[in-house]
This record gives sequence, structure tokens and C-alpha cells, in this order.
Amino acid sequence: MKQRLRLALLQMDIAVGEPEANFAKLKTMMEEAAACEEKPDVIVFPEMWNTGYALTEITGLADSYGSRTKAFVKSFCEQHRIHVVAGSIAEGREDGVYNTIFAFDRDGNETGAYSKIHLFRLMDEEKYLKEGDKPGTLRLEGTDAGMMICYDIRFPELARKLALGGAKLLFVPAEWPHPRLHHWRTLLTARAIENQMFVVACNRTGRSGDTAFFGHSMVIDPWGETVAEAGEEETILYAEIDLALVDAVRSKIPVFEDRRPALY
Ligand SMILES: NC(=O)CCC(=O)C(=O)O
Repeated sequence: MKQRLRLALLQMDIAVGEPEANFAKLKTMMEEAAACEEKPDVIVFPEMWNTGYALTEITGLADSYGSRTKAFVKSFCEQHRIHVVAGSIAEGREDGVYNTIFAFDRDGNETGAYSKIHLFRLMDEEKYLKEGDKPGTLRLEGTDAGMMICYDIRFPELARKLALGGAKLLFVPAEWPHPRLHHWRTLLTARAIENQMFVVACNRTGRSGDTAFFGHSMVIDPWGETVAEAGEEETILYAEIDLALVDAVRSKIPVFEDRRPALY
């Protein structure tokens, strides 16, 4: 089991309704991360990076069953031997469009998929997208990890379920805008502290109409300390984590042993 992991979070600006431009931008950023002297073990993308919130045209723009994304990421993983938590994308299926993360290992094998369970009404998601119906997990270098998407972090029960299932880190692709930076930082930190897990959150940056996305992608450790945090600009946020810290924090304050679920 590999305990130390180097992470690269691709905090990109997304061209709304322009998958070609987004695939090209992302490829450039992936190549840059892969060429980094401290080569990352895992690369993480933001939410809905292929289309942005082009919801009124989403049916035509969505990637059918993620086939383009899967082929694109698989060949990158095979070439560079890096794990990829591929954002989320607008994924087209027969019954509608889902907001879905696909995860891949160093060989390009798909290791997990998760479709957003909680659709965000403030951005009209529920009008255009279908909701997922199960939590998302993946195995990464012998460790269990969980996946949640953006608004999902307002639902502590989901993170707790993933932690109880064994997750030691949680990936959170997002498109989280101003003016809720305080909510973003506080909720991510709370999920890390209460579940004594790493939280790896990759947000987009840039504007979409009147909405300004603030970036501030974050990596938070199981003690609630911020390991790395980006600013507002388009960037790659690098961080290194040591998964041994999860067990150390869980044995120092044994929250999971002290739970009284029969009472609440
Ligand atoms: N894309 C999203 O789910 C946005 C969630 C958000 O902004 C929030 O405040 O919650």
C-alpha cells in the first residue's frame, strides 16, 4: 500500500458549451502536471469540465456514456502511469444527462464512477440533470476513497457513510461560486475533521455569465489543517499527503469507536 501520494488539482477555467476547447485546455494542463519534476500520483479535475453549466443545450453536448472522456483519460493514464479522478462530466445516457465522475488507475482501468446525488436547485440542475442513486467509491493504491460532487458536501451523512465504509480520502470536484467562499472552506474542513479523512477538492475558476467561480481548490488533512489552497487564478495546485495521518488522528481521538448511533 502506498501511503504518500502526490496530488495535482487542475483548477481550470471552463468554456461553457464548448467541449472541444475544454478537452484541449485540460490536455495541456494534464501534460504540464505529468511533466512536473515531482510527478503526481493522482490528477483531479473540476466538476462538469467538459461543458460547464450549459444546461439548456446539455442533451446535445453531453458525452455519451462518458465514452470520449474514458478514451481520452485512459490513453493519458497508460502513457504517464498516473491515476486520474476525471472531474465530473455531463454524461449522456438513454434516460437523460448525469453529472458523473469517472476514476481511473495508472493502467487506465476504470476504478469507480459516481453520479451526483444532490442536484443544486440554485443553478437549475434539477431541471436538466438526472440524479445519481448510489454513493461513489474507488480503490487507490490499496486505499479506499470516496467521491462527492460540489453541493454534496452540504450533506454530512454522505461523507460519514463513505468514511464508515473505509474511505480515508474524499475527492470533491466542484463548480462553487462567489459569494460562498466561507461555506466552501468551512464545509470542506468540517467534513475532514468530523470524518478524520483527507479532503481533496478541485474547484473551477473563471466567469460564466453573472456567476464568478473562485477557485480556491483545497487539500485538507484529517486534523482539519489546510495542506494546500489555490487562489482565484487558473492554476495547478500540487500537494503531497501521507495517508498514515488518518490512522494517527483516528487513534488519538477515536470518534468512530465513540459513536452512539442507536441514540441518533
Ligand atoms: N455546482 C454546485 O453544486 C454548486 C454548489 C454551491 O455553490 C453551494 O453553495 O452549495
